[in-house]
Amino acid sequence: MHTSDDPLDSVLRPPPDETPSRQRCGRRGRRRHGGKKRIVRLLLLGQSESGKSTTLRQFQRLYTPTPFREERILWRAVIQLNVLKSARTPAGPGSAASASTLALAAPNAYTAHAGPSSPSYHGADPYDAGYNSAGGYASPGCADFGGTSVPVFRNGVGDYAAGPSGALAYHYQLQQQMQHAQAQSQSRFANAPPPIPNGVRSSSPPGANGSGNTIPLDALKLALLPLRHVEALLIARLVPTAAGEEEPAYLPGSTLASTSTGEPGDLRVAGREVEGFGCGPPPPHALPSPSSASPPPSDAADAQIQPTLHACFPAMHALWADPGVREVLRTRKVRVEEGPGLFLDDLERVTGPRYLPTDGACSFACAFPCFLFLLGAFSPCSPPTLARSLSSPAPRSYRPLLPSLVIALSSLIVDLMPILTPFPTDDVLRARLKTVGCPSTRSRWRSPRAAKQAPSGASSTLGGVGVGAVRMAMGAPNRNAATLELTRFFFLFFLATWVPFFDDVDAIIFLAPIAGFDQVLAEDKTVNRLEDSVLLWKAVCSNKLLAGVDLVLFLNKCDILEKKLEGGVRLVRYVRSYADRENTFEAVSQYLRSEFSAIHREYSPNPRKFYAFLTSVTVRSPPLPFLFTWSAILMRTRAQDTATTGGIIASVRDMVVRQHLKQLKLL
Ligand SMILES: Nc1nc2c(ncn2[C@@H]2O[C@H](COP(=O)(O)OP(=O)(O)OP(=O)(O)O)[C@@H](O)[C@H]2O)c(=O)[nH]1
Repeated sequence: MHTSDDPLDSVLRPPPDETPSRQRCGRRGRRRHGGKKRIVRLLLLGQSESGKSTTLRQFQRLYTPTPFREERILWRAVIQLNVLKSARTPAGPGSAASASTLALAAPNAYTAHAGPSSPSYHGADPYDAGYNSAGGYASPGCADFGGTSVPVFRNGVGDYAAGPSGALAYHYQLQQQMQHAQAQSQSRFANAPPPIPNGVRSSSPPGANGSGNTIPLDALKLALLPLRHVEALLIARLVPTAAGEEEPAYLPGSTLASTSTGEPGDLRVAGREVEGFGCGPPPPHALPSPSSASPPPSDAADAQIQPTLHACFPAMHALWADPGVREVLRTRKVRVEEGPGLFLDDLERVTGPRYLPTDGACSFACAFPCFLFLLGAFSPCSPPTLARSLSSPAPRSYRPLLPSLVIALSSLIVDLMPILTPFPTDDVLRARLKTVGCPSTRSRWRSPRAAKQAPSGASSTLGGVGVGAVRMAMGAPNRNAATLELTRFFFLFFLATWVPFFDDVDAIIFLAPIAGFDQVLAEDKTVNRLEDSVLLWKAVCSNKLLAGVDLVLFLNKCDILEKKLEGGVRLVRYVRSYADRENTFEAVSQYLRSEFSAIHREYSPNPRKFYAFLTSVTVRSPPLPFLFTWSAILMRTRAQDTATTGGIIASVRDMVVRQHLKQLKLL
């Protein structure tokens, strides 16, 4: 009998009814196929909201584009709930001061915990650090690479807890109110503000909202009421019943996303075999179930959700665009735009009646300059012709030059396009779907290039690249540790729960969201996000079971980091060892990269392959014709290698496959 209370030991212990031979067979079956290892596995690790799922979706977008595209529609509900969650972002700690953009607009009957009883939402912030929906902002001077500092974070917890519980009960009442509310809301947009019932003066500067210096908060409150009902419907469909869950974590019907797997097989979870993972709906015991309130059939729910969101768009937009609301958010240091799943800037599109999440395919705005580019490249009046014509001694006629001038002009337009037109965004990559529970995704991708490299004798699956990504919920609700020590214990415990997957893994992609240097974990407000990543990274590097696994480090969310630094947030306030270095993106990212690399060198038991990239996994690479334009090059140089997510992922994949083929002496 085992008496050790070492969490690693207890987790690694086989189930009581497993004989050694059965265990060996099971593992061999998983690892080998026809005498060869059949799949190359990557494991994605990182703290909650580090970007694991998004990286996985990038893999899916790149290597299984068809199913990825087909499943776009399933993400609509997730994005709708993301919109509502952003709209309810708490705007300040403390019950008296707490407010949110939506809670602001909800009447007191529905805001027992959420909003101020007074519609006047100006108030002095008693804290010098605000917090956001993702988990909050840390007090300065708390994250240190030395690991000796004991962070003391000011508690940024608000009492924002307005659940949807009452919303369904009010459903019919709300529907009745909606028409009236919409009428009031519309009147605001017709530049004819109704008299404000409670006489509240707007916080907006005079004339800022285009309707004088008043903002009809009560009208907005009423107009936004139906969103409560929509939220309840979405939560019933997407949010697991587990206590404390608020975020969408369930994508019904997906074969790619977090709730299903692409490969039959078995997974060992904390010493138990979870069998039957395969295509189609996942087994009930392996998935979080949506809320117990039996959800209406999706068609019926859809018929209510999108039209209601569409109807509420003017009010939501008014609130989000209101300078007064922005001012409150700014003074309370709430940076909603840095939170996960933000679609408030795309409200009009996302709440459109026929909204379908984008997958980043070329839109017309992109296709037109691409067309011009190709025309320019293949036209007989191309720049060389232009040059020849200009250098010719023959008397010049400007007529033959005209087409060349047109081409030159269009080249210029193409060149400026990366700056003028934002590349089509990928809603699915930006959506926030929380990972809940244990490993939830295994997918397989095949690389034609790697298949070509495999010698003829090798099986086709050997040549193909398989990426088995196992995402773990390192975060809530399991990390409600009261102290840092306890958090560290949980941290080790969770690392231990990963260990059973490690023996099968060829490389680990570790994601460290470096933009979180001034934030705290959502699940434990005493832990700085950057410090948590550093701790986790140290544990991964030093783990003896992982000594032979290559490590790929993604220093992620560089786009947010860059904006944050440009906005004046200073790293040195949170990482004292940064001292008096420059507070620029280049300096900060290089510093963090070198610190993480140093940890790897110091803590790795054996030398092994290690690669570090600065990434923004939600950022798409520019479409091909733009790749070599000056402005695109300029943008890429500024953002270092962050704009080339696709390229990074492709090289990680190739690197791992090559390594794998080398090990098998096939290369
Ligand atoms: N701006 C920006 N957002 C990102 C980036 N990477 C991830 N995100 C967003 O951050 C949110 C969280 O990302 P996920 O991929 O769900 O994180 P995760 O590590 O899987 O989180 P858990 O499910 O909690 O384990 C999503 O809304 C992403 O769109 C990035 O590089 N830049």
